[in-house]
Amino acid sequence: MSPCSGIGLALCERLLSQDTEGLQLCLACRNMRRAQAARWALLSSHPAAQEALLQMDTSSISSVHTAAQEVKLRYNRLDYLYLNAGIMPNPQFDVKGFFKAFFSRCVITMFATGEGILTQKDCVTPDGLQQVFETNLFGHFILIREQEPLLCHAGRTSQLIWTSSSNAHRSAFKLEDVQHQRGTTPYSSSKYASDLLSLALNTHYNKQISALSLTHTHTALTCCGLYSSVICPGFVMTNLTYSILPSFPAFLWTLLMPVFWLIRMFTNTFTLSPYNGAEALLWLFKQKPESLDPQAKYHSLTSGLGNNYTQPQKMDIDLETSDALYEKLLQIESEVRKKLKEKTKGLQYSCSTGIMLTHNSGMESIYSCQAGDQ
Ligand SMILES: NC(=O)C1=CN([C@@H]2O[C@H](COP(=O)(O)OP(=O)(O)OC[C@H]3O[C@@H](n4cnc5c(N)ncnc54)[C@H](OP(=O)(O)O)[C@@H]3O)[C@@H](O)[C@H]2O)C=CC1
Ligand SMILES: CC(C)=CCC[C@@H](C)[C@H]1CC[C@H]2C3=C(CC[C@]12C)[C@@]1(C)CCC(=O)C[C@@H]1CC3
Repeated sequence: MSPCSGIGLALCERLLSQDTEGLQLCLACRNMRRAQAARWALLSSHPAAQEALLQMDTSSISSVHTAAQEVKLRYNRLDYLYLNAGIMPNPQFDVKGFFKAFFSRCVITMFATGEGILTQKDCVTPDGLQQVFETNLFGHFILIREQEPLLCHAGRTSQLIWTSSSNAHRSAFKLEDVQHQRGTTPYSSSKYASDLLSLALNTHYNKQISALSLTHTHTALTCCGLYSSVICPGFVMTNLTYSILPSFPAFLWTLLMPVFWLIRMFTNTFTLSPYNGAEALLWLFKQKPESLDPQAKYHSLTSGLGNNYTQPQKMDIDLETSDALYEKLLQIESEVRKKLKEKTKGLQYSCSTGIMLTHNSGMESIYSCQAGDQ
């Protein structure tokens, strides 16, 4: 289990293996030591690859802000922004629930979505936000907002691609509690929120939906060729999934592989390897964004014989809720920015008294842009 070995790293490897002339990758990671290791691993198999590193922690607004400023200095346009960072902290696995579902008609759904057998314990970040919400959704939202000038260009398109999940459920999400302060399934809530937000971003940033929903008054102001899509990688063996059964040593997961291959005969969502899980991410890279369905989730799937393919499935989302969430995120953004400004004022004072601050320090969001952009 090497660090930075998840779906994000597999996507980089697969992108570099394509004949994509002039591709420039920028890997935004929270831990620069792990980022450097990932960079070396990619360079060893693709020595001519153009890869840059960037420090960014999506659970810290100031880190996202600093990273966004750096990107603006380095590039003048971004063609693809992969929003991949995600956490499931302190997962609790309901063994009783697992066996109950195992001997019921819901067994396939349980293996495909993890529905009903997983809860998490969330905490609050120094920004005063719920950690899962900020890491999996809000940090990315701030990044998109700050990168608008690089993403919105007349006459050409850019793509936002969210790594969502089959674990995203409407029942876990409440508009009155978008951060999921009161529930026990913040991961599911954050992933459902990313599905909603993707739809809202399409409403606000391109003509695809705004043409359908004429009620959006300010759409025309921000309209540009920015398209957002959502993928589900399936069930993949990564650091995130290993942490679900912490008492389970890694070799036991390996011993379970024949069982998982057997389960794959019944549910093609058991993609299992990060390479397979990255299938839909790579597929989207090759599509014309205008041809994509903003209400669909694109699933990486692997057949019983091990063949990979991508399939769209309609999401359980609606325009009204997605727009309401977008407005709430804008509101939280303005509150957080206000707090941050006040903090910065305090910081200037602290610095003059000699206090030094350090940043807390993976592969998560990948920006990719074509040659000749710098
Ligand atoms: N594995 C699965 O079965 C599924 C995964 N997903 C989603 O796929 C995405 C990738 O996960 P996966 O590859 O499985 O798991 P990993 O844990 O391997 O990858 C998650 C990546 O996100 C990074 N990350 C976590 N928190 C932050 C942060 N605050 N700031 C910046 N980066 C951060 C991690 O960095 P670091 O290396 O430093 O820990 C890591 O590189 C996630 O969004 C996950 O929710 C969705 C469905 C199923
Ligand atoms: C035989 C045996 C021990 C099976 C393991 C069962 C569970 C640990 C997995 C079955 C379906 C998995 C799953 C996820 C986590 C692990 C399982 C519950 C996710 C919830 C991981 C994160 C996601 O985003 C979606 C995954 C869906 C399937």
